Amino acid sequence: METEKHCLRVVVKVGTSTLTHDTGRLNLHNMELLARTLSDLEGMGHEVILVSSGAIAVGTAKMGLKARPTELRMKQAAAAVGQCMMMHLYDKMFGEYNRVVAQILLTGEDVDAPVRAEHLHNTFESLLELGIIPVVNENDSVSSAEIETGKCKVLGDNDTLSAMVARLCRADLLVLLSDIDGLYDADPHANPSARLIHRVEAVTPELRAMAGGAGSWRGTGGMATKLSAAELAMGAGVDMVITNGARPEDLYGVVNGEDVGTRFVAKPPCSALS
Ligand SMILES: Nc1ncnc2c1ncn2[C@@H]1O[C@H](COP(=O)(O)OP(=O)(O)O)[C@@H](O)[C@H]1O
Ligand SMILES: N[C@@H](CCC(=O)OP(=O)(O)O)C(=O)O
Repeated sequence: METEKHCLRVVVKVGTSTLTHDTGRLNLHNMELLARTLSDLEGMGHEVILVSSGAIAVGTAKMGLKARPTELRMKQAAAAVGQCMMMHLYDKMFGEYNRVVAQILLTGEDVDAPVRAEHLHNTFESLLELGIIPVVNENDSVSSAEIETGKCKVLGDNDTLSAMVARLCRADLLVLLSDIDGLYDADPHANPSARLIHRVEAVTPELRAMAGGAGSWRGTGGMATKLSAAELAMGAGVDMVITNGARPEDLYGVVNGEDVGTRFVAKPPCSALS
């Protein structure tokens, strides 16, 4: 008899808008709550992988630049500075709960190249086996992935990267923590009467038309990149949930399958359809 699976392998992605204030400085409250909740989920037996943005915004502030750089090479420099600070803080905050973290920086090409993907997979497996929490970000300083969002060019987006990581690690669940409660039928910042969509079975053109760009100067990609991530995750058999990063404790409900945020339901494997 098959027993019910309670412990999940969960990839949690947190965006810059959750990790920083509008001033560009770190949101220590959100970061600490996140470290505490993820440490607790790991203590409950779940395997946790954190995909964290924030390096460029934090590096910009640390370098004393007045505004987020627009030039690619300066963004890459800011990412190099900010990533150090992010890992220093994560090491400290998770350390408070006796948890060990590990840094993994990668690009889309690393996940796509079979040999590098195998090495990455083995590294993730070894870390998780030891109860270590991998903290992933795009390797912005070497990445050539640039996407167009709105008027300006930005580096690759971590929404898609987190779905690639979830697929690579054969995760059960991907959670995107954003500055909003989930996917609405229109951008609530532009349309206050927009309604939250609780469950999505397929990413359709109609749904794509509802998804706009980033909600703040700190965000990247908005709901458009989150829907691309959802398509990738669902196709790989991974459920994806978008929920609000200001309430990391909602993750307890999310792993229990409760109705929190927007859940994108994974496609059943082909063999289950026949
Ligand atoms: N249909 C929609 N539903 C919800 N949010 C939307 C929608 N369309 C656009 N958005 C915008 O997406 C933003 C979240 O994405 P983003 O700014 O990239 O932040 P992050 O990557 O940090 O989560 C929201 O603040 C909102 O303004
Ligand atoms: N890799 C970049 C973030 C890219 C990204 O997708 O940002 P976000 O939309 O805040 O998740 C960084 O660390 O600043």
